[in-house]
Amino acid sequence: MDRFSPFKWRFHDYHAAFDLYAHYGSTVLSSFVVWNGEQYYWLSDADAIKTVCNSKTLFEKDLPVYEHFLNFWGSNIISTEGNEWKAHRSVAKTAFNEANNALVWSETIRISSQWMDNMKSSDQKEVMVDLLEDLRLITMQVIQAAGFGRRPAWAETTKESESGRMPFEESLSAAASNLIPRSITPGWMIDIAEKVGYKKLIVVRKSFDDIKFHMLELVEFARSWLGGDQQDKTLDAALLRNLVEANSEEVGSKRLNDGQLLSNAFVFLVAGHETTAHSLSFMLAFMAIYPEVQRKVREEVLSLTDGDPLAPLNYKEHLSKLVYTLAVFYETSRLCTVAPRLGRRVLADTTLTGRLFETSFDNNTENVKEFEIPIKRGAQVILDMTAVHKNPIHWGKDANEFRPERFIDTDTYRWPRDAFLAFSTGHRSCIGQKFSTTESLCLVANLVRQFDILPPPDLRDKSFEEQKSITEWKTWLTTTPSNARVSFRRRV
Ligand code: HEM
Repeated sequence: MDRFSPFKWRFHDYHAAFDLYAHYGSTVLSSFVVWNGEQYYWLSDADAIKTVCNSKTLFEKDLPVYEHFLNFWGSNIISTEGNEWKAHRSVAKTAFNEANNALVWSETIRISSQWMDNMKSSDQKEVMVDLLEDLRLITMQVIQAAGFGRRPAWAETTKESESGRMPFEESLSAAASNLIPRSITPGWMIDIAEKVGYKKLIVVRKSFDDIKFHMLELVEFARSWLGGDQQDKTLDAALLRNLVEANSEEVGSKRLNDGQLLSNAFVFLVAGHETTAHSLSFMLAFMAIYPEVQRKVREEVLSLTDGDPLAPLNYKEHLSKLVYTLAVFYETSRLCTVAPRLGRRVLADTTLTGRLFETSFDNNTENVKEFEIPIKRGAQVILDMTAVHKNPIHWGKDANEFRPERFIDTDTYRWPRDAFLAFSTGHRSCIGQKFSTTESLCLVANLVRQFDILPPPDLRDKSFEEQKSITEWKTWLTTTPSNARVSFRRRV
């Protein structure tokens, strides 16, 4: 068995990253499940992953898994394939345009400024922050505002709802973290939980009921806007407009039924905030423990406004100039890959090209040779993004190090685009990549010019290895920071 399972006793150990591929000297490994003979191919090779992601006829998503976890109200862009997926994607696609990116930018400035004003109102010069908690709230507000036209002020988010419903953010957050319990718990069990007052299960149903209620309110607002004269107010959040239009017989010839409309709204709300919150938490944690990197980001940002930390930052003029900041975002996403592995089912017998190699004592790869591996219909292919991001054939012998400069081209070096797979690649790649990149760079730029980011006080005099604990993660549906704590110290 040892020879067949790339993960041996560490099956599902995401932290193993590239280690097991290095151990067996191959970028493609295979394993099988003893009790049903199901065959798995594990890919840490950028070219093999590209082949899989660019083929619509040979590989597809393992749909039953997605349907099980995501189709509470109907099918959606994430849980479908083929023509049905195309229909969902074509509804959403035009919403992700330049005008929307500009809106993401302005909303991120608005929300992050409120967040910082709140921190500045404290008597303390330094504030301890649980990054994951705060960034979840911020990114949730940005997707609500730029995707769905809902713009509460920062202070309003924590208000108790008078109707007994959880507030929007709380119900969304609870529903997102209860996706697995919701899909594996039968309704009758929750009925019993309600009778005996077992809160943990009650909240599972309540969070989904309440987020549905809030989404229906948004949909009603968009419907009345579409049905009105639309003269005096603009529904500039194009995603909600597109979804509602596609659900309307007059405007969209009913391309989405009511369940599909809700289901898409839900997956966009979830996919549109969690992933970005995690990436940003990692990025700020890395900047806290690499002060030199933080200094360079701050210099880049301040150079945009002649050193004025409070001058307006704007999308058109400034985003493309944040070259080093973008490199830090990419380097963070490479080392802490939020979508760590993706699965694909093989639809017909085919072959993939992998590489055999040897690893020298200083992590150099030598004697690299391509080889063809036959892949059987019905097998599963695992796109191991965490491993490809640490593959020294693509990233060099310092692949495990945090070095943002690797994402900056020079006269003699072009960074390996195909091996950066944080947002996947091909037709199923992330529709929100630009949304999330704009949001992340904007937030970091606005923050770093007004605050220093430091390790929390209890770690400040500790070794670098101990400080690094703030970048640790665990894997749930996505790679989730488990200890992202920093301090912010006011600069202005
Ligand atoms: C750092 C932030 C993000 C990361 C790392 C990320 C990563 C990914 C990845 C790897 C996929 C491919 C999933 C698969 O093939 O199963 C994906 C798909 C998707 N992402 Fe993102 N994402 C991010 C932000 C966003 C945002 C902000 C939105 C929406 C506003 C979004 C919406 C989606 C949707 C709808 C899909 C499915 C696309 C399709 O299948 O056609 N993502 N994302």
